[in-house]
Amino acid sequence: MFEVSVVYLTREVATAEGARTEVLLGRKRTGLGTGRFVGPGGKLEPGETAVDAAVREVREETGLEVAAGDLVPIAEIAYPFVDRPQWSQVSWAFTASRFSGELRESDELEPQWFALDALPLSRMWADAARWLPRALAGEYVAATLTFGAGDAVVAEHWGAALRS
Ligand SMILES: COc1nc(N)nc2c1ncn2[C@H]1C[C@H](O)[C@@H](COP(=O)(O)OP(=O)(O)OP(=O)(O)O)O1
Repeated sequence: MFEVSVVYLTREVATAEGARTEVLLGRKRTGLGTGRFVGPGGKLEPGETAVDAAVREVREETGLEVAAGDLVPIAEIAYPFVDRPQWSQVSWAFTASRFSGELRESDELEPQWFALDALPLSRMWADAARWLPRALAGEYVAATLTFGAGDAVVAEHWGAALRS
């Protein structure tokens, strides 16, 4: 299994109805999951920690800078793909509300802010609906979510992420 880090940046926005929290996602332009909305992220490079990769991927994919110390772990999830083992991965998810820089598009991602209570879950990976809202609400999530032949999650195990 390869390892990935994925980051869900948040911001507070004033609206006529009051303050609301928004989450930065982006439509993926290349690679695994093209066309889906994902948090900025990607594979750990040799020698990198999950935090190192999170900082680097946010910079590369969005132009934003997040400090390692501002990243808050929110989930560790193993994704075995039963029919496509080369896609199997362990994902380290983080959130951060402090970051700097100018948001920009990249070759990999078209970034877009979404209200926390209106995440585009049907246009994300199928696992997102099972854990992301809870994790962004403050619950640390550890799980193994197994993908079957299609895009569906066919088994779930809650607890420490199981690696194969
Ligand atoms: C709910 O969100 C996600 N669920 C699942 N199952 N997988 C996700 C989610 N968000 C991101 N991912 C996966 C999809 C990919 O396997 C990685 C990101 O990989 P990417 O190909 O972008 O990796 P990079 O290192 O940036 O790219 P290259 O090495 O191909 O240049 O995360």
